Amino acid sequence: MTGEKGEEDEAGLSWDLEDITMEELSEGQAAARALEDVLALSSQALLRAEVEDLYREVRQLGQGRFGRVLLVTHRQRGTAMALKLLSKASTTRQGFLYEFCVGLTLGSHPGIVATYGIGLETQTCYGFLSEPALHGDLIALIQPKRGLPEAAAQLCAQQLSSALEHVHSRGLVYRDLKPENVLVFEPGCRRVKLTDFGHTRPRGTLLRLAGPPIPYTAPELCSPSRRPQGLPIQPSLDAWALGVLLFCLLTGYFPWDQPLAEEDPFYQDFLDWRASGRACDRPAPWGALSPTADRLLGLLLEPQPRLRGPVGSVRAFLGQCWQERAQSPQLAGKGEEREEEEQEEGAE
Ligand SMILES: Nc1ncnc2c1ncn2[C@@H]1O[C@H](COP(=O)(O)OP(=O)(O)OP(=O)(O)O)[C@@H](O)[C@H]1O
Repeated sequence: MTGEKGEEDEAGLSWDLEDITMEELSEGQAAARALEDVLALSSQALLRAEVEDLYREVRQLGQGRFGRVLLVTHRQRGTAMALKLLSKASTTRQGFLYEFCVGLTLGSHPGIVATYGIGLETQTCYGFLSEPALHGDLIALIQPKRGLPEAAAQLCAQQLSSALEHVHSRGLVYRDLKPENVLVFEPGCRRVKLTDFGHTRPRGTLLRLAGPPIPYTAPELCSPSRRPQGLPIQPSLDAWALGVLLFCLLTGYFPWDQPLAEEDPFYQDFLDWRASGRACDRPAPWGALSPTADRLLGLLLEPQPRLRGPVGSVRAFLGQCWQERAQSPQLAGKGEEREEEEQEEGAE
């Protein structure tokens, strides 16, 4: 958590057992205890120094609402690293340590950006180091109204579902899946990784929306009247966000602005289509998808969280055709690879 970062507030301490089982709750509590240990150790080992004393800044890699990420090299060893700096003006020490430590505990998975064990405190910022992605993030690759070539979309789906399964296996919920948080390490999305663990929380943490929902927000978070105390968060929140992300990758559109039937006609159309099951009710933006993709997204975008398919549902659909009139995944991948190689040569 980074300071005022919250779209959601953490709320009280009572759970509605309809929403979570005791077993699920204890999984989240074990994750919280494990994080507390790493946090206490990392807090004692924070390095107090100014960035330029230790690292040479090469260029800025990105900027979020809370963090600035720089490509730096180690002054003695020359190693290239990404340094995320969070201003003390908007980030508490605890919030910074939390994000840093979640990254440390999850970073052993190939689909998750590796965080190095060095936390830094300067006069004005907190910072930590991670492996740098030199091909940017996924948002730059999604073409409006077209999305990504199918092979690249399937590679993303495979790697991201595996990364999210890893997060869930540690008793955590990621809660911030969006293209800006998916970093590209190889052309054609052959290697992509999840980053930014500022919103990750133990399963069962009670949360409620503090701002308006975004397309990736699951519908159960949008009905605060049923649970004024907040919703105990579950991995199914990430499954919903994965469904929305895959829709964006395959079509270049958001399926809706927010999953609120009364306020969003696109979401209402989707619900009507689910209820009738008739092809003639299929909303227009879904026309770019194959029946296989319909089935996969039908599992991930199930409005009832208890009936929703897990992120690993993706696996059974890989290698089949997901885009209507698409080239075979292999051919599409080759095409994109060539395009990116040409661009790289051109840049030199
Ligand atoms: N390891 C990295 N290598 C390359 N670029 C990175 C790396 N980490 C982050 N970035 C870039 O910096 C941007 C901002 O980083 P990040 O999402 O961590 O910041 P944030 O302030 O926490 O974001 P948000 O606004 O989502 O809260 C990313 O979208 C990405 O483009």
